[in-house]
Formats: sequence, structure tokens, C-alpha cells
Amino acid sequence: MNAPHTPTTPAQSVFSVRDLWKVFGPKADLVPADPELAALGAAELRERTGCTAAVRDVSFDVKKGEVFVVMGLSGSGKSTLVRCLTRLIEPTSGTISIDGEDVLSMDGGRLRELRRHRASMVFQHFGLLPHRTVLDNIAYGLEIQGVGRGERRERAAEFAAKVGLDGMEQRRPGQLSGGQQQRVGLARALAVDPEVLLFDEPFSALDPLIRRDMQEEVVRLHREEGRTMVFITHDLSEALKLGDRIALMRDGRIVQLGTPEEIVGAPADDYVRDFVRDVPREQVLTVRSAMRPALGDEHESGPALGPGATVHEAIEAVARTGENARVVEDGRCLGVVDQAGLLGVVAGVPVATRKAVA
Ligand SMILES: Nc1ncnc2c1ncn2[C@@H]1O[C@H](COP(=O)(O)OP(=O)(O)OP(=O)(O)O)[C@@H](O)[C@H]1O
Repeated sequence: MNAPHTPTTPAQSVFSVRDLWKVFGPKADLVPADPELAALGAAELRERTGCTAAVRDVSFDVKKGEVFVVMGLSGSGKSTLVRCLTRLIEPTSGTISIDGEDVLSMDGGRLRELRRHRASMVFQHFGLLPHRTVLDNIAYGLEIQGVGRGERRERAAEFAAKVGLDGMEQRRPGQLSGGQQQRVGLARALAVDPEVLLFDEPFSALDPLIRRDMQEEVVRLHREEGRTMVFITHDLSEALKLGDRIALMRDGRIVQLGTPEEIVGAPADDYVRDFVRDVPREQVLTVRSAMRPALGDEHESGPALGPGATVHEAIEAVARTGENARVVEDGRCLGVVDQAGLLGVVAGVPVATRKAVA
């Protein structure tokens, strides 16, 4: 998410994934181990072996407190990858750890504990129990954990309020809109207080306005609680809005892993460039990408912006005042943004080829 959150230094990993493969099909485990098979494209691999490599040699860390978005087109391997994290799907090879603990060697009990307490999943189809009230649905995860009735109702009420369901506690899911049902699913996942929330395209079935509400809800919850989240989406604008970092997947591989600004400002290849072509760059890129050193007494005048301000905000400030804007951090002027720099960002002209303005 683009909003600031409590930094964790040094960056601590919650999930750590290395060389992960998930291959579906006969003798799947032979594929990652055989360099020739591992190098085959999807169609050839299927033809030669009958296998599909849904996740191919993927490595990444999910850091404590971040929103980590897994994005890609349909079939790129997002759901398979995220399901491997808690072994809802068994990986074919590679390693996964949570807080340093090896997930692949966990026994049944430990795995249940992982899924119930440490990494809960919020599904697109939220799996609400139709005959239970909103409150009892929210309390359900706590019930499974063995939390006593009084405490779980109290906690459920607290989370119902937190996600904006006050006054609806006694309704049944059938008496709620899609967005409200999704809030129940979210409250249920939050109530068990997991270390990580895993979202599998939770909002893709919602209409656009409700979807925006729910995205804002996630941003707010993240800002307030700083909870680690892994969020699957095939929607680029959702990824850019929510992600601190985005892993962009194609054919089972991560083709780029970076902040929204890195992905939009420095696409790793033509595929990514094409993917982000229509993004309004000025709303994603920050003034750092438009900045040049201050000359003469420029550091003394003009509107001041923080280094996290977007180019869009800088355009507003420059247009309003008619002056170049200063980028200021802790009272120090880091540089200046002028009209040419701002236009250069909007037009996608690389810094090196921009002409300075006198
Ligand atoms: N159980 C399975 N058996 C065989 N192939 C599978 C299985 N599950 C997924 N696949 C294949 O693995 C690839 C990745 O699927 P996955 O569902 O992870 O993609 P996705 O990016 O989440 O797609 P979507 O956005 O459509 O949900 C696809 O080619 C899919 O057909």
C-alpha cells in the first residue's frame, strides 16, 4: 500500500520461499529436477510429459507488516503459489518457511495450527454458514480454536464493528449484500488474529463501487493494524492501490518483484512494460522520479513536498503557485521538481534524456 506504515528494521521475513515449484500431472517431481524438462515452455512440457508447471522456480520473501500482492493474468499461477504457502496445495520442490520454521516438514497438527492461527485465508467465496447469524459466523474461527462462548462473542462483536457491520450482528448471510458478506468473511479472518492474512481475489465478484469500499477497508485496516497481508489479484489498479510490493507472475514465474513505483517506472521487460502501459504514471510515481538537484537559492523558495508525494501532487503544487517545488525531508532540501521534470515523468521520457530547464 502506498500509505506509510511502521517500518520494521531490519526487514523481518514472515514467509520465505526459495526455488518453489508446483507441477501438476504424472511424475511431476521429475520436472524440476531435470534441467531439460524444466526449461520447456508450457505447451511443450504438456506434450512431452502431460504435466503443467503452475509455479516455476519462484523465490521471494514476505516481510513483516507489508501488503504483498501476487498479480498476473488468469492461469499465471497466483492461486497455486499462495495455496502452497500453507500447503493447501503440496509443493513439488523448493523450501518455504514461516518465521524461520520449515513449513514442508510440519505434521498435520502443526499445519492445522498454521492455517487456523498464523496464516488465515480470506476466499472470494467466503464460505459463510447460512443458518448462523453474522456474529456467529465471525465467531466461527474462534470456536474452532476452542475459545469460550463469552469471549468469542465479545471479540466477534468488536470485529463486526471494526469492519462496519454494526447493527447487523443478528442477520443471516442471506440478508446481506455481497459487500457486507465479504466484510463478514474479513471480520472472521481478523478475529482469529492471524500473523498473516492471505486474500484470494476476495473482491473480484463485487461490483465496482463496493469493491472500492472494500479496498479502502483493507488499506484502513492495514494502516491501523500493520498486519502482514498477501493479496492475490488479476487487477493491476487493485495491485497498485494495495501493494507495498507486487510480484508480477507470468506462466508460473515471477517476472518482476518490486514496489508499484518500480514496476511502473522501471518495467523489467517488454511484457511488464506492456502490462503497465495505461497506468496513469503521475499517480503512482513519486517526486523522486522527477527531481533534479537544487541550483543557486532554489532550495529556499517554492512549495515544499515530502519525498513520498506523487507527481500528480507536485503538478498541482507547481500549477497553483507557478513556482518549482522543493522536495524536503527532515528540513533538508533533497532537490527540486520543475515543469520539464514533471512532464518528463508523465510522458515516460527517461531522466537521462530529459533536457534541463534554465
Ligand atoms: N489441480 C490442477 N491440476 C492441473 N492443473 C492445474 C490444477 N490447478 C491449476 N492448474 C493449472 O495451473 C496453472 C495455474 O493455475 P492457477 O489457478 O494457479 O492460476 P491463477 O493465476 O490463480 O488463475 P486465475 O486468476 O484464473 O485463478 C493453470 O494453467 C491451471 O490450469
